Amino acid sequence: IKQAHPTITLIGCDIDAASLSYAQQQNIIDISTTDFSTAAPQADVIILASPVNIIIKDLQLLATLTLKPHVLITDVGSTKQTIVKAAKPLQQQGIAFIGGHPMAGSHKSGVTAGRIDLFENAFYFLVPQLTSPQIITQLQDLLSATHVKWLTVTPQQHDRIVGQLSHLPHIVAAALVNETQTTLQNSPLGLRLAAGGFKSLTRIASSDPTMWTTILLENEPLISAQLQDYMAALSQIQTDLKKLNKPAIEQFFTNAKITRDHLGPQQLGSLPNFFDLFLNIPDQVGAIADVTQLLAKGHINLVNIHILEVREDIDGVLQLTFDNAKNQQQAANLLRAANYQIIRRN
Ligand SMILES: NC(=O)C1=CN([C@@H]2O[C@H](COP(=O)(O)OP(=O)(O)OC[C@H]3O[C@@H](n4cnc5c(N)ncnc54)[C@H](O)[C@@H]3O)[C@@H](O)[C@H]2O)C=CC1
Ligand SMILES: O=C(O)C(=O)Cc1ccc(O)cc1
Repeated sequence: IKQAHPTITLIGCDIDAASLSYAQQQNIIDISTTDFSTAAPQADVIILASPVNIIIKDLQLLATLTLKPHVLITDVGSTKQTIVKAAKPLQQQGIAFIGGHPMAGSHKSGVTAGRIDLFENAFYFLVPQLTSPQIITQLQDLLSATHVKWLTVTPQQHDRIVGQLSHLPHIVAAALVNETQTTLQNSPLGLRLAAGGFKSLTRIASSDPTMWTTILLENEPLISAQLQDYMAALSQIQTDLKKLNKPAIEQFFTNAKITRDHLGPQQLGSLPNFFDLFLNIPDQVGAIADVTQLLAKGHINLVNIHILEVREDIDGVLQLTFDNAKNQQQAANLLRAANYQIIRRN
């Protein structure tokens, strides 16, 4: 917002003081407050970006306050039917509300996980029930620097599509991690042996549990139905496997491959939002310091560093995370030139 509209004053409201002070230090917001009821009446635009159950509570609270008559209220919640319903009393008072949902983000949460290019190329659903075209344009102009692709849908369409493409996958990922943990709990290395497939399939199992609990509860009927269909699909492959039905099993994988192969980067929405390098490091004192010094000398900003494996007498694996692809590439060049072995990049 600040990039496209530098003169706008942004009031950040949160219950978490640390998030507010970080946002203010980073110049993301101009004023911080924990008092929503006092801040809201001063606003020309209100963007609700808390967990979905809190968005609903705040919409109910907003309906009891005296707001600016031309205020525009919007939200970024991951579900839409119950949120749009909660906004009805405000709309009946003549207040403009547009439901919104950017299909971007990651398994990370908190203000520190935000990035200026987080929304680039992502789809941004708008659910503009009972809203005039001018108000929709006002919101799109406010968020123009995000470079999203706008998509207008009904709340029902939204919850069905997002249920299948986002909510159900979060259940699948978490169930697979939990079930694998139980199955392998007595194996010496257990989950630490997981290869790329398991890791990429389960990345979203690291998402915020509170946020995902509230999302599931707000979209329960649709997700329950989709979960039922998914379990039927699992059951079918189990039946085919038990019968050693080779053609059916092969068809199962072939269908999935054809569909997945047709999803190129253009069709898959937003840009990747984390840029990792994994490299082997020798088990020697100072090896990690050597890597960080190399990057510092190259003026390459490192977002995170994680030691994945260090066992005596063998190489360890270091995960380096950068906030953009250019830094990742420059780091890879530097490290290779210094004879480090890059084993994988995300
Ligand atoms: N994480 C993601 O990738 C995406 C999340 N969303 C939706 O955006 C919303 C926010 O999600 P994130 O930014 O990921 O979560 P987050 O945890 O990073 O941010 C939520 C913020 O709300 C604050 N908060 C919690 N309860 C509050 C309350 N009662 N009053 C005021 N502030 C409160 C928290 O302190 C936190 O700073 C959720 O509704 C989520 O469903 C939408 C698209 C993507
Ligand atoms: O990390 C991922 O791949 C996500 O799926 C991020 C995400 C989380 C919640 C949403 O409502 C939309 C996108």
